[in-house]
Amino acid sequence: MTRTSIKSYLLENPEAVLVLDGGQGTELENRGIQVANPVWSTIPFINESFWSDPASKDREIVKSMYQAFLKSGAQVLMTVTYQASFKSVSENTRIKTLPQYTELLTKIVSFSRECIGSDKWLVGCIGAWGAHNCSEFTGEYGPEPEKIDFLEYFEPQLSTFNVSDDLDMIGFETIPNFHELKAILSWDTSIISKPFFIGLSVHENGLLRDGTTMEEIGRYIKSLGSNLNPNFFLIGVNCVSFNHSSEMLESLHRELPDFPLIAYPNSGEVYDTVKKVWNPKESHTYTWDDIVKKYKASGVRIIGGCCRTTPSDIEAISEAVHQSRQQ
Ligand SMILES: C[S+](C)CC[C@H](N)C(=O)O
Ligand SMILES: N[C@@H](CCS)C(=O)O
Ligand SMILES: [Zn+2]
Repeated sequence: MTRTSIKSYLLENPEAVLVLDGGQGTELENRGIQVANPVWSTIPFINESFWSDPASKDREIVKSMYQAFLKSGAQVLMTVTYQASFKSVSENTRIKTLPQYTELLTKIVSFSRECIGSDKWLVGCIGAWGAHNCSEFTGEYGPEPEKIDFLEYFEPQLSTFNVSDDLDMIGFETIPNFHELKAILSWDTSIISKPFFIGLSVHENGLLRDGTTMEEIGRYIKSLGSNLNPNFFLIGVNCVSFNHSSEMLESLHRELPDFPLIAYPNSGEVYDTVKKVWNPKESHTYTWDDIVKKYKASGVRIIGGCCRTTPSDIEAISEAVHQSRQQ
């Protein structure tokens, strides 16, 4: 079946809010896969047995994760490729060459499509440059972040996703650094040829992890005017504190009132990048119902969960989205 373009759907149905899936890496961990490794949640796909062994346990686990998110009401699902840049994969796994890498990503994308069926939207997920060295929650990109060749880093993953008919959209996740954001926004349709979104990594104080304000980001996007890649159609936050997320979106919405937003916060636990564990911070001040109402008031059009959110969170989001539609 042919799916409607997700961009056209959202633009033609200004009241519609879509439900995204939850924290895949941590959900795989809940289901028995050890994700604490340099390619994070992509690890199960690296073993040849995932593809060759009909009884592969990891394959059943990944499938069961997708089934659980679908059952909870997710309409938009992501590939499990957050830390699958060519750099991370080639430096840390048996996959060393570009053709092997492209083959791996292509297999992951078509496997994900098989898992979710032809009627749901699939996002090719690309983690921040900082994901490869765990700086996505600090935004500390060294003394000369403006000199980082972001295009070289992202290009192999982007060019594979650009040509995949199984993917509806590309998602840059957990972007913590303004130089990185500016680099992504400088790329035209020859570099990003599918609709895409950018999920920012924002501190609970409301600043991008590197200290940039949401106002600066909004002003920068407005200043690009017609130079913006027309495929860029959603901005928002991901893997940010559940309790503080609605204020970040309010700030973005104030600056970019006509720009559709996306939000998928984490559970509010804080990631320890050394021990690779999640530490409790504070319990939820709000329910998903409260959060969904706040998000909707700020123009959020895709809502889901990031790390440590589970299928039951997605079920709560889905109920809240559908209830508020009826009011
Ligand atoms: C918590 S997930 C988003 C991955 C975090 C970090 N890049 C790591 O590999 O541990
Ligand atoms: N989609 C990624 C986000 C990590 S912040 C994951 O679930 O692993
Ligand atoms: Zn996350």
